[in-house]
Amino acid sequence: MKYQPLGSNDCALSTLRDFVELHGVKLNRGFCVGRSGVIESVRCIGGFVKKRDLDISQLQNGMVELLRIPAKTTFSLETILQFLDAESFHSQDVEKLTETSSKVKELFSECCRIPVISAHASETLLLIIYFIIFSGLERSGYMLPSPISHYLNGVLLTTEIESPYSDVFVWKESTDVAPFAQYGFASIHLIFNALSEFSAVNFGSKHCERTISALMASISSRCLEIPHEEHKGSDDFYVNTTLVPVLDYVNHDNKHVNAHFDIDRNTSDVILVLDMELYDQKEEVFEVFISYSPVDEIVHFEKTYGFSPQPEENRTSFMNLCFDKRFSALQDFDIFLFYKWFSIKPCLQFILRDGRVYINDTLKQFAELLLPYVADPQGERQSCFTYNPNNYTTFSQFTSRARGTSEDRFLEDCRSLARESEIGPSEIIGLPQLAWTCHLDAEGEDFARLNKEQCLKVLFGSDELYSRAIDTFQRQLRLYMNWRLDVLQELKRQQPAKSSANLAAHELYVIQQYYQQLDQDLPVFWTDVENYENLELADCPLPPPLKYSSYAFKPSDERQQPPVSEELLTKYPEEEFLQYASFFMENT
Ligand SMILES: C[S@@+](CC[C@H](N)C(=O)[O-])C[C@H]1O[C@@H](n2cnc3c(N)ncnc32)[C@H](O)[C@@H]1O
Repeated sequence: MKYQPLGSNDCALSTLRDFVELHGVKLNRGFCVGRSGVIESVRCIGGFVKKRDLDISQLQNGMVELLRIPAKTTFSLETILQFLDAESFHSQDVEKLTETSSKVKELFSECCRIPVISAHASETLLLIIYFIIFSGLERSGYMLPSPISHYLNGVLLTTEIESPYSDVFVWKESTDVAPFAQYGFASIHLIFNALSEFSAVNFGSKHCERTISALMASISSRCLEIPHEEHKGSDDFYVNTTLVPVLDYVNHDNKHVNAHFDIDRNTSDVILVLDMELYDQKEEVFEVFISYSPVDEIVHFEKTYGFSPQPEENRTSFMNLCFDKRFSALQDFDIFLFYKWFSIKPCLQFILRDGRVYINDTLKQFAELLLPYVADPQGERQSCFTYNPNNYTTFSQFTSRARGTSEDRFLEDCRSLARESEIGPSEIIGLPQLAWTCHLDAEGEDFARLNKEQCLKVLFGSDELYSRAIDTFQRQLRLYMNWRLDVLQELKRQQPAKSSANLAAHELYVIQQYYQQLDQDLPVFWTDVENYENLELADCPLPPPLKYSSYAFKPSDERQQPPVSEELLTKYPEEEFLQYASFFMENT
């Protein structure tokens, strides 16, 4: 990538100087920062190497050290606590910093008690909260430890990226939140609103929403997982989510990776090393690239970093296409309620390769997605599963059996537990699967409330049910995709925020390409690609279940649904009770 020097008054240069001169960061004399050409639409800084200046005197195993950042100059939950410890204030006004420190601690615990925040707590979110508090307090006249102030003002508040976090403050419910809730946008919006309200109360309206959004965006995009030894000399490592000044100017490119970061086990410094075998030998000045993630999954990249790697020939990328739960015409029951009870992520993984898209049918989660499409062996309904809206009665019966007391005692508690779990915002229910009966034979004599693993084993033990379920699934998928195409086309006209438009464009591409392949009779499943076993396919995980999916299951009126006796729900009450007995002893 072409190197362009930064303007002499660019704050990145003075910030870099501060970190070298004041905070112990060491640079190889061949390393510099400049404007990167990886993206044109925003000011994008990158790390570069000038070959003629590179100091290779310490070359080790083909690696040259480019950067060394002392652990005390990085920002993780661990080091921030050290910054807040009065004994670490050597060169600054101890009294003022002690005052800051106690205010930070007070506000931090107050913010963590906000229910939306505690429900979504992660290391990254906690770092965001710290820096929002630092920024609010500095504006209100408090003094900050100088590395924190330099990093906040010189890096975090000047970063330009185009992720959902950077435009959350202009989001509209109908164009940005609802159409992308399944990708976690509803959670981002809730968190943003909670943090904005917290800031307004504590720092006044001047601490505006743009600052909250900017800090959410830059911190989410700059966090690295830094390894640490479990104990001195150990081969076991744990990782801390950490902001590492200067190293975080380095951009991502899996194809042109020429460097990686690590920890110096003797000093705990974070180091960036250049692999001398991997850099472009011809260029006098070249960009340093690391890998933010070994697999290029579009939604993860767009959400976290505001870009996604360009597809290239012979390179595979992925798109985890999550289903919009506003689509309800899938089956003769609520399919998302089914997935919720069975802890199945409503997400279809596409593989993108050489201009084509394929459903990744090698994943176990793909088979899980097919379960509700297994046909009823009696041929009476579409699915072999039936739902019991009064499932709480089973919960109270099992509880009373487990605890040896009367069933009535638990009926109300079990009713609200089951009901709240069903209508709650989380994408999984987390209770024993006792709401759905799986019908197993054509005579109607074998039926049971199996969990996900049992269903996979029993239903997909032979290929027949599996391939029939795929056919039904594909038909329903077409309905979904037609509906979603309309949503996405309509969205274009309504001008959503930039990051929403970007994600919509990716999804449109995948759906349209899928249709084109169907029309041209080309394979749409990965296992139908010729020679697919010999093509390398990285493991790309599906996203975790959402804590807030904004999906609203509407329970039917109970009075119209008289409780069904247990004999009609399962042939195996004893086995099912024993399977979950310990749960009912402790949880209901
Ligand atoms: C850790 S920062 C890297 C430094 C950043 N470019 C800056 O200006 O400070 C990560 C951000 O850099 C940008 N970036 C990194 N690699 C990129 C790439 N290959 N293409 C486009 N943007 C990239 C994205 O905005 C991303 O969120």
